[in-house]
Amino acid sequence: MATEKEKMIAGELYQAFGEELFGERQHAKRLCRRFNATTEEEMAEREGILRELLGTCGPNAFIEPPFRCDYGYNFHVGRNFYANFDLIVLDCCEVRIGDNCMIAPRVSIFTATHPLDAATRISGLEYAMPITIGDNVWIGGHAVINPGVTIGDNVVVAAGAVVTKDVPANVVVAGVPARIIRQLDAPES
Ligand SMILES: CC(=O)SCCNC(=O)CCNC(=O)[C@H](O)C(C)(C)COP(=O)(O)OP(=O)(O)OC[C@H]1O[C@@H](n2cnc3c(N)ncnc32)[C@H](O)[C@@H]1OP(=O)(O)O
Repeated sequence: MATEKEKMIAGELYQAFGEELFGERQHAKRLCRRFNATTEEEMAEREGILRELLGTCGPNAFIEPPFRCDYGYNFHVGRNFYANFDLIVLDCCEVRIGDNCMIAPRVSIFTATHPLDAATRISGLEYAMPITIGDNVWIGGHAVINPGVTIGDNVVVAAGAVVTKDVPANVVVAGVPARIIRQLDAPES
């Protein structure tokens, strides 16, 4: 029989407060707290904690504290990743971010969700859906990326957008819910 963790990662309904998942969240919180307490003089320690916490941390990845995540091991970032202050990643399912992506302050990336049916929700069952973000994506301040969304290469997500559906490559999206407001030229390879 699948464990609650296996169900969580598979996107099935699961109970989040069993011993294994609770312990893993405690571990991630400890690492986030240590990361967020580092100073500008402790860049090597900061990088070391990030490499311990994240599933994948590409070369030249930088996250400004404070940063918070649920598990860390489901969060994968490519090379030249930059995230400004107050990034929150609820990585119950995988979050995969490509190369050369930039994230502005106070962005939220949520794979976690809860059943709409109240009886199921209060039973404690929840589920998650993976998020994939391509290469060269810029996400503006206070944007929210909802569960299950895939964002294509070179996309710009405007400040304050709530991305509820997949976004094709080479567009600017804005608003709540996010809609395409501009087409961008694909960069020359
Ligand atoms: C690591 C870091 O990133 S730190 C930097 C933090 N900075 C930010 O987060 C800023 C993010 N930037 C934005 O949101 C910008 O508005 C951009 C990049 C999406 C768009 O910039 P521009 O292309 O210059 O858009 P412009 O200002 O010409 O506006 C075009 C239209 O989109 C609308 N628009 C622009 N931004 C937004 C927004 N965030 N939400 C909704 N609509 C918007 C404008 O009102 C305008 O509408 P109109 O044509 O009806 O007048």
